[in-house]
Amino acid sequence: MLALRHVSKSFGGNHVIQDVSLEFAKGSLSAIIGPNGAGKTTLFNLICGTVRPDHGEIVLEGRALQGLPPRHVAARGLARAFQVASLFPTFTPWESFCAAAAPAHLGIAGLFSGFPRASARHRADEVIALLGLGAVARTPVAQLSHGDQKMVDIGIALCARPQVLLLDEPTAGMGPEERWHMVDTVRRLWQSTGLTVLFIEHDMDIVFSVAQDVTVLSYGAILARGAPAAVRADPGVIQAYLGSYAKEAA
Ligand SMILES: Nc1ncnc2c1ncn2[C@@H]1O[C@H](COP(=O)(O)OP(=O)(O)OP(=O)(O)O)[C@@H](O)[C@H]1O
Repeated sequence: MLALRHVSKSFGGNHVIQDVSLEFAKGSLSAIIGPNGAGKTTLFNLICGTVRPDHGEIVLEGRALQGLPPRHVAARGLARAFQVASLFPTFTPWESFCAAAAPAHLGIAGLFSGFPRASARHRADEVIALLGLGAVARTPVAQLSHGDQKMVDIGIALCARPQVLLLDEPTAGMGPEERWHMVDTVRRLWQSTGLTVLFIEHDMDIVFSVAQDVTVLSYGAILARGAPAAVRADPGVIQAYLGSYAKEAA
């Protein structure tokens, strides 16, 4: 289980996360939603260790994460894909995954000595299969579609065999077809691996058709948390965020 307990973070006088407590069961698929600036990405930054909380605890499987540098948080089993993928454009997906799966303890020297190692090649093949990237596995990343590039970013996150995967707007900037392909891939990945998946998403059709539970952040605090149907019917959520979406869906 991943738990946040009374976590707060301010940037100057901007109280971006305010006394947030949340639990995500092992193997769950959860959406984080809320208006722009609500603190969703900051919440991910806090979990991953790129931002340190001012107060509170972040615990994965009983062990505290807060205060650890990001690479130690990653070593505990947390991985993240970004809103904007940052990839090596000349690497193919397979080469990207081989680099990401190279044994971390060998450092940069390990990356270049006998690269890629058999274990990294094996993991790269597994990740290609998990994400259905076989057809583009040997194509340089720069030549891939936006959707496939986002998929490669997720693949890089998967290479370390995480327990928890954080996806920051996995469908951002995609057309409808790419969007639902991404959703189906994430759902299949979740079902086949037992990963705990948290995703930030602005497309409410996706949120309410995929997530097992939904957390609504507003001004850095939890406005609602629960099953999709209950959250969608919550008057406070409708007023603060869903607005016309809830009326259209009713
Ligand atoms: N490193 C930082 N320094 C100062 N302010 C920051 C920093 N990171 C985030 N903020 C501020 O925190 C607030 C929340 O930002 P955050 O990116 O977490 O929101 P969000 O809910 O992810 O928004 P969006 O949906 O637009 O991506 C914003 O007011 C933002 O300007």
